Amino acid sequence: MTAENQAFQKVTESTGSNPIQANPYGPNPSDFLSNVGNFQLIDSTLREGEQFANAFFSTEKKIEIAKALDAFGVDYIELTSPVASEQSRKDCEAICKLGLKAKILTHIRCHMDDAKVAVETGVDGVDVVIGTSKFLRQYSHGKDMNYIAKSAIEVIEFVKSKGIEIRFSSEDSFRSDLVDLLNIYKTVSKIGVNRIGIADTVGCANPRQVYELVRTLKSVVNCDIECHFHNDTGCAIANAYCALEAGAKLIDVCVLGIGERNGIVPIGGLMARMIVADPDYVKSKYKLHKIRDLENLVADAVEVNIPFNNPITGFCAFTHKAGIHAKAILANPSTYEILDPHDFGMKRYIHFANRLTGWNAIKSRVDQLNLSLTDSEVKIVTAKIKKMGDIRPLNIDDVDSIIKDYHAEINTPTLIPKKTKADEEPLDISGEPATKKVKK
Ligand SMILES: N[C@@H](CCCC[NH3+])C(=O)O
Ligand SMILES: [Zn+2]
Repeated sequence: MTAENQAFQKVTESTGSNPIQANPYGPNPSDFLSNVGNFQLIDSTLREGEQFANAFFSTEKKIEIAKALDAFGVDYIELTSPVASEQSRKDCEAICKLGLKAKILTHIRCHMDDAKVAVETGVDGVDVVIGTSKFLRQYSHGKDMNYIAKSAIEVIEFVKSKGIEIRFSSEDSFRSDLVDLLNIYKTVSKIGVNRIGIADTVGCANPRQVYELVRTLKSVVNCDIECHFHNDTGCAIANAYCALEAGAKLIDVCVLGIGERNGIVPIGGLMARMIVADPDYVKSKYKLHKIRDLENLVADAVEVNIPFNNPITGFCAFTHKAGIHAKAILANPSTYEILDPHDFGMKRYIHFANRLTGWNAIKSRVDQLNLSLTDSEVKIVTAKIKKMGDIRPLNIDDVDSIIKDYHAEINTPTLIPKKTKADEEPLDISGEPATKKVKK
C-alpha cells in the first residue's frame, strides 16, 4: 500500500461511518504530507536539558533519566557532546552500554575533531549542527557558507563510513537566508543523510513560517526532517505541530521543556497536543501513564516545581470549577474536556468548595459522602455553601461540614417536647417567664 493510501485508510478508519465521532482536529484527508499520525521523538533532556540554568546531572541521574525515557517510549535519546567534558564522554559511553530500546545519539559541532570522538562512544547516530544565520556566522563561528558546506560533507562522509546514523542541522534556521539553507540541505541530502534538521534557536518562528519552511524543504530533500523549537515566544508546541503537518517526521523534546533560556518543546505538552490529533498512534506508541513520574524525576533533578498550568500534570489540569462546567462534566466529561485524564493515569476533579459551585457538583459530593438528600435539599445546602463562599475561601472540609450539619439537622428526630408559648418567653433568673413575674 502506498503512503498516500495508508494515510487515507487511516483517516477513513478513524472517522468511521459516524461523522459525529470524527476527530475535528485530525489530519485533513487531502494532506498526505502530514506526519501528525506518524512522528518520532528525539528526547534531548540529557543534551539541550543540560543547558537549562539549574541542570547538573550526575552519571547515576543521567542513567535513571535515560531508562525512564526509554520506558516511556521515546525513539531517540540525544546526549551532550562527548567533547564537552571528560565526564560527558564517559557518561555517553555508559548510556550506550545500557542496551536501551531507544537509539542513542550525541550532538556535536560540524567539525572532524568532534566527529572522531563521537563515533568512538558507541552511539547509534551523530547529530551534527552548525550555525547558518548571519548572526551566528559573524559572531559565533565566523565561517562562510562555502566553509560550512565543505566541513559538512567531510563530517557526514566520515560518520557514514562508520555505519551509524547521521543528521545534519543548521542552527538559527529561521534567521538564515533561504537560498543558503536550500543549497546546504540539497548538498547534504545528495551525499545521503538520515535526517536534516532545522532549529529555531532563538524561538522567533511562528507556526505559519514553520509550515512554509518545512514544506519547501520537503520538496528539495529526500530524507526525514527533524525540528527543534525554542519556546521564547510561547510557540514551541504549536510550531512542532505545524512542522509535522507540513511533513517533518521528528521533533526534539525535553522533559518539562527544559533547555537553554526557557527551553524547547516539552514532551508532556506535545503528547497532549498529539493525542488530540491521533489518539490511536499516541496511545499505542508511548506509555502515557509514565509522564507524571518522568516529569517528577526531572523536576527533582533540576530542583523546579511542576508548573501549575503544565499540560496533563499541572495540579489543576483536570480540575473543573464553575458550577455550569461541573454539571456538564458530570453528565459527559467530553463536554468540557479534550483530554481524558485516565489516558495519562490522572484523575478528574470537580472543585466544589467555592462560591461558583452549583447544586450538581454538591449533589455529587453528597453522594461521595454516602449521604442521602433530595434535589431540593441539595439546592438548600448549596445555597448555604455559596453564602459562606461569599465571605471567605472554602476548603473541602468546610463544605463537608456544611453538608453534614445540614444532613444531621434534617434527619435528627425531635426529642425535645414541643415548646409552649410560655417556653418562648424570656426566662428570668428564677426560671419563670419574665412577663409572668411582672404580672405577679
Ligand atoms: N540547541 C541548538 C541545537 C539545535 C540542533 C537541532 N537538533 C539550537 O537550538 O540551535
Ligand atoms: Zn536548542
